[in-house]
Amino acid sequence: GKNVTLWKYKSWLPVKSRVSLNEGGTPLYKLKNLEKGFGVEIYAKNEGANPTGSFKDRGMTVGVSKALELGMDKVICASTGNTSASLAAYAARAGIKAYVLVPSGKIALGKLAQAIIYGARVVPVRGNFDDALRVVVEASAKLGVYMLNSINPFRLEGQKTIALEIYDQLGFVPDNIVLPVGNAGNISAIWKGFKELYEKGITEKLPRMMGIQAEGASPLVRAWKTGEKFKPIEKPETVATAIRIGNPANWPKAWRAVKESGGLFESVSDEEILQAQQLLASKEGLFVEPASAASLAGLIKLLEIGEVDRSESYVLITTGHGLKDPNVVLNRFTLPEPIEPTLDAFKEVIR
Ligand SMILES: Cc1ncc(COP(=O)(O)O)c(/C=C/C(=O)C(=O)O)c1O
Repeated sequence: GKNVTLWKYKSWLPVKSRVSLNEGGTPLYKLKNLEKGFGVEIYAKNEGANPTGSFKDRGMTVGVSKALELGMDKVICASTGNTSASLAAYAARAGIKAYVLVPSGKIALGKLAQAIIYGARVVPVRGNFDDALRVVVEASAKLGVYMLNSINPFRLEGQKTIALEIYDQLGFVPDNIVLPVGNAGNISAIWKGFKELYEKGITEKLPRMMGIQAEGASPLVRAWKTGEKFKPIEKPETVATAIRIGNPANWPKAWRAVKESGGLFESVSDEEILQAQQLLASKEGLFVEPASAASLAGLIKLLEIGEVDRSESYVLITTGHGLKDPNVVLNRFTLPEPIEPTLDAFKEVIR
């Protein structure tokens, strides 16, 4: 039948659909093979199945629709990659100009190719995401360009539909949502979605929000574990470049989501992320980019250290498609030498 898009929830959204690429309606998989291995109920909400390959499309369809409603003809964002790819696509569809500022040399090639070919003005910045975001905030204030980072509440309104879909697809509220945290918009948005379901009396339960960061870019985890005041990380570093963020703009909202939900923040190493990426692909046929695999890496760690209950249900938010960052895989695996095109040569190599 008609394919489900995010606009199925138009009554939950603060703007009319003005530009859409049929975002949302992404698959929710039960990870039966991994469940057998870990002895726990695990699902994956696969946001890599969105039009530009990440959950950002949910925020951009609403945000760019709002830009059009406001009569804006220029939009801007800073991005580690996926936000820029998504903004570029929706601006193209809307016929308006997109400016995207990205950390020079630290953006996955799939995302860079998208931002370029969708026709955005791609501006590499000598610095990291946090530096780029500072410029964007000033530019939008001084140059009248509409800013569409996740500080813009319309982005989070779109992204909260992830919660609405998970409830519709499962038929119940899962015990836990496990997701990667970078600028901390998505964890805040998904929590908002579940709270709205609860406040409308549609559900009687709220999930715990479990935010996972890469060890080298984990300011929220540090504050959570030390009990000290939140402090940005000066030089965030991780192979998961999507979440290579040291000063998450939405950290207060994310903090509240985790506190209110009785959830937690946890960090994982790059190696644990890359192993989880391989596990999701080789055990479940799900190829996700490194930042997205942090959700599974986080769950594995929490189960190992006995932080979480095996009798509960866990929904991983796999936020971006693996094709965004193929170099991560090609750098880790070596191919055999090419063979002569003969059966003998083939039999030799598989012996
Ligand atoms: C695949 C993927 N997984 C997780 C995150 C973290 O979500 P937030 O915690 O809401 O930031 C991002 C974020 C990307 C950007 O911030 C950007 O594109 O500028 C991502 O691309």
